[in-house]
Amino acid sequence: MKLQTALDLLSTADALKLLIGVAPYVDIIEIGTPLIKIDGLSAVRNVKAAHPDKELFADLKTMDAGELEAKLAFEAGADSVGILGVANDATIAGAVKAARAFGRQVVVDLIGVPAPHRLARIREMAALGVNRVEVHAGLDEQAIPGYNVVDLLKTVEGAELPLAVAGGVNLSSIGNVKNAGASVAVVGSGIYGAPDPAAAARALKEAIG
Ligand SMILES: O=C([C@H](O)CO)[C@H](O)[C@H](O)COP(=O)(O)O
Repeated sequence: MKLQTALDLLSTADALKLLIGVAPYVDIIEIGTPLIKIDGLSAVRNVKAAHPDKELFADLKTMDAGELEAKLAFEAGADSVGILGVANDATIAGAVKAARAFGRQVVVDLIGVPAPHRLARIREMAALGVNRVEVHAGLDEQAIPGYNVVDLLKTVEGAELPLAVAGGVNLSSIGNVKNAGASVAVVGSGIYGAPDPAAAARALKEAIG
């Protein structure tokens, strides 16, 4: 299982600073949606230039214009882009078309897809040529009392595509994510919000072996 650090930070400078200690322990660097909204695709360009050996995921959360948005991110250096699973199939197909043209990947984020519909939506994503799906409880959903990663994982048991898991994953829940057979554990606040982000990343990497 790969470890992905989600950089939901407010400047590229902060992201580059954090990565000095964190990058050695992670497989995938995610440029978070807030950072893309603040700094645009220059965040993708600058982080890729500093870490060319790492897979770079641009969390675009694209809802429309899939081919165009994916193409722009690939031109900036992204290896994979995040497209919303609630978008129209045509948007997802457009992103897949761009990914094939560049030899890159599309990750479909299932945020907002109701739990009972997730497995069927994953099957549709497989048919459209998507590379990976991400089951995702966003920051607002995580704040609802009673939320936990184990319940989130149950909603995608038997998924037919490689799975990324995001939603407050931390040292106490990353074992559940691995045992569920996930391909990627996405960790945002569990790394950037830790008192020592590099130590947190190292502990997470050691926990998954
Ligand atoms: O995608 C994310 C969220 O929607 C804000 O952009 C986060 O990167 C993702 O949830 C991972 O962060 P944590 O939940 O804090 O681990």
